[in-house]
Amino acid sequence: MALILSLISDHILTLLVTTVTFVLWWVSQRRRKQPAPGPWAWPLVGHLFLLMRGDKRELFRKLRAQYGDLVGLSVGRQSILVVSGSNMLREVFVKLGKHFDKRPQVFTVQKVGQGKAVVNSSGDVWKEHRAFLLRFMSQAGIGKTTFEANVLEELRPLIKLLESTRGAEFDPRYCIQTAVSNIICSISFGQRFDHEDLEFKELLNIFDENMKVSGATALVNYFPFLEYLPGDLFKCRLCLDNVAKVQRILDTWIKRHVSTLDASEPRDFIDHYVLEMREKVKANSHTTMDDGQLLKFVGDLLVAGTETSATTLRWMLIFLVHHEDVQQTMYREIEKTLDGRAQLSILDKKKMPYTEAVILEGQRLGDIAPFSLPHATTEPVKVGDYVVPSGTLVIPNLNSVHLDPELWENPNEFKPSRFLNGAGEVVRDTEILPFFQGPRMCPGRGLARLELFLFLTSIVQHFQLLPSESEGLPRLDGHVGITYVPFPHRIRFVKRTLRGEE
Ligand code: HEM
Repeated sequence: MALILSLISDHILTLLVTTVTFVLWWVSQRRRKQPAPGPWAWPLVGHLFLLMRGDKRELFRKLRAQYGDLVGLSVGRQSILVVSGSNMLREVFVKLGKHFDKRPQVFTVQKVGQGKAVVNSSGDVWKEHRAFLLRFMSQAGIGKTTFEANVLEELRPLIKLLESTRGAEFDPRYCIQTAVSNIICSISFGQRFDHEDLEFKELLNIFDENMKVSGATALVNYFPFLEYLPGDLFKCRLCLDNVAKVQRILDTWIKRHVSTLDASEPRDFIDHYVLEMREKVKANSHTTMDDGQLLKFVGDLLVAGTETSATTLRWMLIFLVHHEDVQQTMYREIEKTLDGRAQLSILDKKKMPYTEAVILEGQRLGDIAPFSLPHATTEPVKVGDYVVPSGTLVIPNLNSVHLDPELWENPNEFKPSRFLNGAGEVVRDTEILPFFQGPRMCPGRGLARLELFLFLTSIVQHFQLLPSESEGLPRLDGHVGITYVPFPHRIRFVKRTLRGEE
């Protein structure tokens, strides 16, 4: 007996550590509900180290090759499902779409996005706000020919500004962002801002900063306690302070705008929202619309409608700088279609298959939302042989479609001709998913297509895009956050001699 007691006391520490580790491991295994096959997970932290390592596009590519189109992961108590490949993405987000149309209850959605309006909401709030947005956009003709004049109004100052660079190397990031966000501002509250407006510049810088720190704050989605650690290591305070700053600016603008509202003549998005909300409240009908939702809604439109279109355009310009031959072919098609006119219209697009192929290829290779936005389940859902548990965070791996070597020969090459058949007609345009698909498909895609066509064709019509003399060709890789963004770069916009000026 004495011998046994002495043995136990000698190894008490080892025993204690082993027992605690085992209990923690067992508890974490019990809590972790892995929704599909995946790699081995560490106790407690699960696949945290795997997800923190390097480029997730590469990681998901490897995991797909090993485990298939559904890969199950976990971090802490959060189960994660990565969905890859065209067929599986369609199965999950279109056929089973209504089971996968929620947003997860995590820091970036609930605290940064406040779970409000349309981008970060779920259930009744999302349904009512998404329906309102679609109705408003359709009634206002946004994305259609009638809206073209609003886009052209932003194009003119942009072209002027590019002309003023006189072919010197120039980073077009800020002026493109200003032009596309001005379109959203005119939709939201009928106002546009000068490219030098300081308050507007501040707003765009804040959006940029929050996009940049999104990688760090994403960890808090899995370990909520990290938000409360001292030192703001995970940039949660910075992110939330930025949201508060944006809301203070927008709140002033919205209040000023509503004070001039004339119910008989609604001017824009805000006016329509306020009138519908007042009507519903007056009629005592159930509604989730209120001032707080409106504030977030306007912010949602600004972020969702600026960063995406601007980043896509920036990638397209980079690809064109790398491919002088593509620029030339596109320019010839533009000149032929213009046939002496000064400005193209969206109606010309169907006569311009090469330009359309350039845009499609730019969207495919630019792949600006490689993982779309996170989705979630709120009940167990059967997908093929697996049951995806309730509360799973679901990642649509759009990169698996856009850069799939099985679908696209040499997928990393910029080759617009892959979207054209032997007769020069556009093909395979439905095989890319830049705007996602299913119930959460981007509601701004009509506007985005209008912007991409008019901005890109106007820039190529007026300028030859050349690399910077000091830095050479812009880099073809970028930074992966919520969106995939080019590294800072400079381009020379050398004015073409237009007909009549020769
Ligand atoms: C090239 C430009 C654009 C691209 C590539 C793009 C792409 C996307 C993607 C991938 C989603 C996420 C779908 C999901 O998984 O939930 C999305 C959502 C959204 N987009 Fe766009 N978008 C673009 C332009 C715009 C514009 C101009 C607007 C402005 C009206 C807009 C408004 C929205 C909104 C409000 C959502 C949230 C929809 C919801 O949650 O129901 N987008 N977009």
